[in-house]
Amino acid sequence: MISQPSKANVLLVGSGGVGTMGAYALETGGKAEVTAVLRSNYEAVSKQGFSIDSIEHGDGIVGWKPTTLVNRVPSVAEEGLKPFDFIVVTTKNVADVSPTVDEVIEPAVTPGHSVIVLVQNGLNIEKPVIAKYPGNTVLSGVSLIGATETAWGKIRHDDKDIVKIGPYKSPNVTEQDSTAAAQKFVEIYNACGKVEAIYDDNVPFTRWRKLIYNSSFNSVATILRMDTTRMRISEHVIDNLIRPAMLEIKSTAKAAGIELPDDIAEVMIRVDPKETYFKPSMCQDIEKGNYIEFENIVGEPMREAEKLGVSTPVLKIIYGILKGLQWKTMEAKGLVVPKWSDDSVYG
Ligand SMILES: NC(=O)C1=CN([C@@H]2O[C@H](COP(=O)(O)OP(=O)(O)OC[C@H]3O[C@@H](n4cnc5c(N)ncnc54)[C@H](OP(=O)(O)O)[C@@H]3O)[C@@H](O)[C@H]2O)C=CC1
Ligand SMILES: CC(C)(CO)C(=O)C(=O)O
Repeated sequence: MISQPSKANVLLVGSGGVGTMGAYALETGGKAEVTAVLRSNYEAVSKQGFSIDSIEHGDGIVGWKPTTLVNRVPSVAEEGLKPFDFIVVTTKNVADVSPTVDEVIEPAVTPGHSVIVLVQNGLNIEKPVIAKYPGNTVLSGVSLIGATETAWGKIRHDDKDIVKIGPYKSPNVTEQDSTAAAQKFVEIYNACGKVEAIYDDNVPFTRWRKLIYNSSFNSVATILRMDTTRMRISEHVIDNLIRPAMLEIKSTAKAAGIELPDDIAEVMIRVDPKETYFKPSMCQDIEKGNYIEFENIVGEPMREAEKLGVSTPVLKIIYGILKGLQWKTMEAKGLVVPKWSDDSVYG
């Protein structure tokens, strides 16, 4: 008998739009076995599995489950589990609210073994993970998918699953090892033959390019509760907010050594199909009462700009408003209390 090569042991943390479609691609490709960590959708999915309508895998998939479903991040040491080869993080990355990504995954990380794959929006999301797990390979993933969980366990996947995966420099991991890990992950993700995982040898370029869209459209949509079609029809939202924010990101990227194409802002302004009336993910989050990923999407590029001496007046105002909105969500969730303290500056 010919022995089958063993499947990669994958832990996926956060099974919403991006995560569920990632788990589906990995499992159906047959080169990975996925343990998915679910939270609010755990009960619904345990009972009925996921229902998926997908432009790539087909409509009407019902009752689908990955190999293992759990409702909290497992502790490899305490539960005597086989180490996870890959820990794929597809939660929203909310850097200003604990537990943060590096804290969430802690029980599952086997030092020096588990490759941590962050498939999330934003800049510098890799840094706190590398600081906490300096001996583990960290891969940076930028997803271009359109995938939404419309009700617990129901996924609408309506834009192609294209994900760029590349190594992120880490002091105690050789370039050779992190390149090999990224190539391996791309291989197991592509094995289903329906999606496009791309090995990314220029992660900073990919992240800054994506920020052109996310820092501007996601943020302004969140503040105005407005889709990108309406912004374009209004014209003034593009002229006064979106384009200036995009150009500030472009200048900051340039100062950081990343040359984006001259027409990048004009291309990104028009990138959504005209009739989609699309609300980017951060806007969807605030409308659901969820925390927003503004620190990595606006805060980090703004801080990079400050370090590099680039002026970003529009991003600063956007950041201030988003931080105020996050404070209101924190209050609604009981994380901050509107009470004076002895050291309040403005009392
Ligand atoms: N959706 C898209 O089309 C795109 C998304 N992205 C990016 O991809 C990332 C994932 O986005 P998306 O899939 O839309 O997000 P979703 O909000 O759809 O899913 C995130 C999932 O993570 C879960 N989660 C959060 N924290 C934990 C935790 N501590 N333990 C277990 N589960 C947890 C959430 O559970 P709960 O419901 O309980 O909060 C939710 O199920 C984000 O960074 C986003 O910006 C990038 C491109 C496109
Ligand atoms: C625009 C999109 C869907 C790009 O994939 C995105 O990144 C978001 O909504 O946050």
